[in-house]
Amino acid sequence: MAESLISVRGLKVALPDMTRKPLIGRAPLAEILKGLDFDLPKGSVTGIVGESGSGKSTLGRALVRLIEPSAGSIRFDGRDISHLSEAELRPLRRDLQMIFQDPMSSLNPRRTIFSIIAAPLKQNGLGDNLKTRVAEALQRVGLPQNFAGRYRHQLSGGQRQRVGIARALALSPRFVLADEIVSGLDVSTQAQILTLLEKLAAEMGLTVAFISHDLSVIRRLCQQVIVMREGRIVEASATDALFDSPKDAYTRDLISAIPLPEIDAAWLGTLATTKALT
Ligand SMILES: Nc1ncnc2c1ncn2[C@@H]1O[C@H](COP(=O)(O)OP(=O)(O)OP(=O)(O)O)[C@@H](O)[C@H]1O
Repeated sequence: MAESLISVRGLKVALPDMTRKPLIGRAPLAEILKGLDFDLPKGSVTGIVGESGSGKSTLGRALVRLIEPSAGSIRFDGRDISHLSEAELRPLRRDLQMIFQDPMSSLNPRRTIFSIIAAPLKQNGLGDNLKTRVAEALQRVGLPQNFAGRYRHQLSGGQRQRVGIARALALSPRFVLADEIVSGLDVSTQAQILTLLEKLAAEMGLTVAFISHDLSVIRRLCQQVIVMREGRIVEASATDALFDSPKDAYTRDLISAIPLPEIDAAWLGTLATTKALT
């Protein structure tokens, strides 16, 4: 087993429960994550799956330290990052990147693609040779160089998600959180984006946490899977083992709900024409 890049022990997250906020004073805390233990091996892609509201996004946000755990620890390459301040986190931000669900809302409509990809480079002290760096980032995700001058609305959904990936990977991070990154796309575009992510993860040695409610996607992309329900892990194992012999009844239900033929066909089609633009 490879060494862990991220090690999570007893992780709990409690957030203010806005549904129970009194007229005066603070909302009581709601415990969203209820004590999680797992490891993300270096260079692995781990799927995080579970029904809506099971805590997947909250877990993802804790992993990239957008929220602070209320208990337990998150170690990144051996260092406990659970309670680092914003200033202490700043040098680590480059290594902890996110690809968002909806590039339509995460890409600024008034900025060119060049400026969108260049922004995190500048913020992280990589402002020299910007033209070359942005050109490399576009090439990495299979977008033509003249896309640098375009705006969000001039791109298709798949192209926008390629920009989201280019922006996250421009910093050569060590960890990437991908939260439902293909859920708004048609099935063949999904397959193209996932094939691209799989290729880049392997080439760049990325450690990826891939959140999805769709087990068919997870099966193709991930080496291990974490199944969540109501803020807890119900099952975590290697992908093949999970699909061949799921231990938990909840996992069996998720697996039996997979619409396999459609995505299989799209996936095979993509493997034959990997370079096609979306
Ligand atoms: N700030 C908050 N205050 C109170 N409850 C919250 C807060 N944020 C999330 N929750 C609740 O925590 C639970 C987990 O939410 P989360 O978004 O992590 O789940 P998810 O598995 O990612 O769901 P989905 O698949 O729908 O995105 C949900 O019941 C949600 O309503």
